[in-house]
Amino acid sequence: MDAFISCKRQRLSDPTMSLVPASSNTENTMTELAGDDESTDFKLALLLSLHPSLGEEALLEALLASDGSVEQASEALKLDLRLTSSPRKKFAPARDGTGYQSSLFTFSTTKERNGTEKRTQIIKKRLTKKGQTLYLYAPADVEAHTPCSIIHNFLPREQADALLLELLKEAPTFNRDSFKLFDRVVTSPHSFCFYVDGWDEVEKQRTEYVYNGGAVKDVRPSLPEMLKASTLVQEAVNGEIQRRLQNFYPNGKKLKYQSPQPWKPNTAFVNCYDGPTENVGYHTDELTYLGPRAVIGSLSLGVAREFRIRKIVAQDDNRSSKEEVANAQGQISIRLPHNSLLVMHAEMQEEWKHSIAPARSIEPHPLAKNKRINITYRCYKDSLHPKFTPKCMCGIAAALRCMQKKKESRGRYFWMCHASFQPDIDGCSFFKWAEFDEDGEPPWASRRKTEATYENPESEMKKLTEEIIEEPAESS
Ligand SMILES: O=C(O)CCC(=O)C(=O)O
Ligand SMILES: [Fe+2]
Repeated sequence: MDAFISCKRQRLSDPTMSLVPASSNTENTMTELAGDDESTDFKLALLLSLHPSLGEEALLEALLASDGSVEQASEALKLDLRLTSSPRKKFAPARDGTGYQSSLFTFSTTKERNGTEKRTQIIKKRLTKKGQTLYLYAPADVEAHTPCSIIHNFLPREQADALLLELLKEAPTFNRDSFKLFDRVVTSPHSFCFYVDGWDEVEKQRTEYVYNGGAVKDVRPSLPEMLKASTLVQEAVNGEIQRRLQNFYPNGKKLKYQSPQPWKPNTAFVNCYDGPTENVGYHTDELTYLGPRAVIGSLSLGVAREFRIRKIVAQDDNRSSKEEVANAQGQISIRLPHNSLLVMHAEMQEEWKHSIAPARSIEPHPLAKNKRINITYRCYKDSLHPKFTPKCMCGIAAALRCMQKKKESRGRYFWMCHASFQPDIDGCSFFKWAEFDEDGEPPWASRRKTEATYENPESEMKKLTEEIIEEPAESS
């Protein structure tokens, strides 16, 4: 056990790590060491060393019921031992009615040559199953099993509270979306508002952009705390993209169509879920202005809720059995506590659907009461401005979609009319395959670059030379 704790972990460079003192302080030292972003197995190992008489299952359940806090889990276990003679008593699910993470791994204890014991994570025990939800909390598990990564306690506490208060003030003026679904006009079961960075952009959004075949009436300039947070979100998301590239993508290479440019948010959808029943159903996010393989940074504030995701499996997927296909579509739930940043990576929108599930009950937040506020920071591409994209027969800039279900066309992008989503318009049958280069740019983006160079090659050359000269020399 000690061998496991003292094994080298990069972030735990504190010298106390290799010599966990056997004093009355041991527990505090150890629970402090278990930061929120430590993996479940590491936290489990700490708990096991604090409660050696308890079984792994009981420890894991306590940890998950305590939202990943080793300290709380340890307290709960002590209390539980006092109350019951059975140390394996099951912990109840979280009080707010959301589930908690089930065991993903089993462990083996092997002896090293020098006689010390080494605890290794060996088997990935549970994958998704039809009709069952796999609950995840620990960041290490989220990134290993989903196309997302999560950072808990993302903003400094005061900054998170200030941002929450800023948006709680605005939330009563948010709107509900109305759209047509199978000839019925439906209203979204939560409210939201769209923010862009600056008044110029507000004006452009109101007059030039098209959503579901119409204009968005309520567009607002991003608020001061939103902009402040946006800088931190940008930095963190770029860091997460790089980590994902290195740790999860084959040969550390970006996906086809994924942008190689740094991610820079310039718009934000802010959602408000007032009470446990408000939700958003399974969907993929609109790619029209984000382009293929979009990355989204999603900041959660206030009441903790469940973010559910489900893989989209091709209709004619040739897995060996129907059951296997159904299992692959099984749902995963990621708990989103106050002040957590979820990054939806480049594989998310094309291959997975996501939702915020209605909750059976919620734990009120001291500032937000029953509300959850969510900000999804997004990066709109200049090259996908509606003045460049194809227009449908109704004369409206078309929407970009990705084929998801049919195996032969899966992953191909196309432009289509989206006017029919408007309550009073029927729309047309416009359809056109969309083309993008390796970096997700449409053909007109490179044409525009060459034309500009061609129009005034000398001035373009001059600009380029100036840029190169202005680059500071690398210090050695
Ligand atoms: O509230 C959330 O976490 C998700 C919101 C969402 O999916 C969206 O704005 O598209
Ligand atoms: Fe979404």
